[in-house]
Amino acid sequence: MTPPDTVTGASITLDGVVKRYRGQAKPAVEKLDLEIEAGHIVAFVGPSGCGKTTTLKMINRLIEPTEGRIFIGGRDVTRENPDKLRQSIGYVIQSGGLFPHWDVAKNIGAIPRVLGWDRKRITERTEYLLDLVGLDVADFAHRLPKDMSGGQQQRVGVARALAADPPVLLMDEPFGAVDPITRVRLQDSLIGIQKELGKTIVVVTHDFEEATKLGDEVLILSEGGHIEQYATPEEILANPATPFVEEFVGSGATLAHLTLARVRDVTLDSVVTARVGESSEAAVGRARAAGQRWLVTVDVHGRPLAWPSLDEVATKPQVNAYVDHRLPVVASSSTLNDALDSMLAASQGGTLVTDSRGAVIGSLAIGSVMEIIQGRIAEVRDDDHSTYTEHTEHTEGSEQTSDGRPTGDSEPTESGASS
Ligand SMILES: Nc1ncnc2c1ncn2[C@@H]1O[C@H](COP(=O)(O)OP(=O)(O)OP(=O)(O)O)[C@@H](O)[C@H]1O
Repeated sequence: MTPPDTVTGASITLDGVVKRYRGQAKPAVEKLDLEIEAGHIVAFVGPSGCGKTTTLKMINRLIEPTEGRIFIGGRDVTRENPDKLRQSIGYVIQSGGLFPHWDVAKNIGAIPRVLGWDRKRITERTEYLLDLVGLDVADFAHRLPKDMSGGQQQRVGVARALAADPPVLLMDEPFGAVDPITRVRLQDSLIGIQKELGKTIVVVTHDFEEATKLGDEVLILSEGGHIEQYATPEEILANPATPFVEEFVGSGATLAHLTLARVRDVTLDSVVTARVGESSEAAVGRARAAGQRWLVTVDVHGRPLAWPSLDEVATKPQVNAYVDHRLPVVASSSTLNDALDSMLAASQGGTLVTDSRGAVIGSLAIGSVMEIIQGRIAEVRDDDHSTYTEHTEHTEGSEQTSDGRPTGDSEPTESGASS
């Protein structure tokens, strides 16, 4: 992942952390040592019950460790007042966890109010954060959670967690309850926020693909909070540390390689944009001059609304504000898998690409994605030396060259099928 623009996060250290729940024979987490670098996103992944959530909640002491110490930015937080500590750590849960009777602005301002911020500062902060998470202030500030989609509620959940500018953000299955397309958008939005703010973010997920997409490092745990591997996604895929990791990553490994290929690694096709209200004739003229047959209508922030043909645009005197709700859009931080999903969901042969704030920066055609995917698959196959034609039955005493082929005169042994 590209490094954040600035780092405002703090390191997290777990030193011999143990959690024994009362009445349980085995500890949920036994002796965990972990170092998380400031400004990194780390994804915790592993089978159900391995201790992901327990570990996450010990960092903000929603669960008290039985033994061990936890440091944030070098401060031993196991000795701090837990309420104070939680005010300095953002926390996001699955469905946003918003207070249902409070509007968006009141939800976001919850911690700043406790901290005694004045009203003007809270309003400014709320507006900044709503914009950061991609929600229009005028439209959303006074809505109640029930009047928003799950994805919008989750965006507010992230804004609320960031309200007091905490150095650390903890997220427990944050995108588990939304549909796949919204999930991709929320993931991309989080990557964009991370790049802009440089917080230290810990995300618990069940989904290895999500972990490899989000994590600078991925922590793979097995039962008892045992670390199977803690490394970059590339390292885990190339060198699984244990049989457990190999099995966990499993048959998805080849596909997971594709999640490492990002839209930003591909040369985008250029698009011509037209603002709502602009003269259609001028916009169409501009697009024709650029050799385009379509153009992208955008709002004042440059966010795409629709992707009409020039003939369609020419039927109206002005570019109108029609919003195509099925418009295929991905961010440059999206994976090529995401881009394909977006095209397939919209039944289109291409998708628009935006920057981390949602402004359109180009388009990507299905052909370009397929080309790269085929290249990646070939690379993965090349790395995996065993092939059908090279296969020999290993029998005792059969000599092999270093590349695995039998030497000179020794014939491959017959398979047991002959009678
Ligand atoms: N309050 C509790 N009391 C007793 N045991 C608990 C409690 N909470 C969790 N456990 C146990 O601790 C272990 C770890 O649970 P934890 O919720 O941390 O796992 P997880 O990896 O987050 O699981 P999942 O992916 O299913 O959410 C499990 O065996 C669980 O049953």
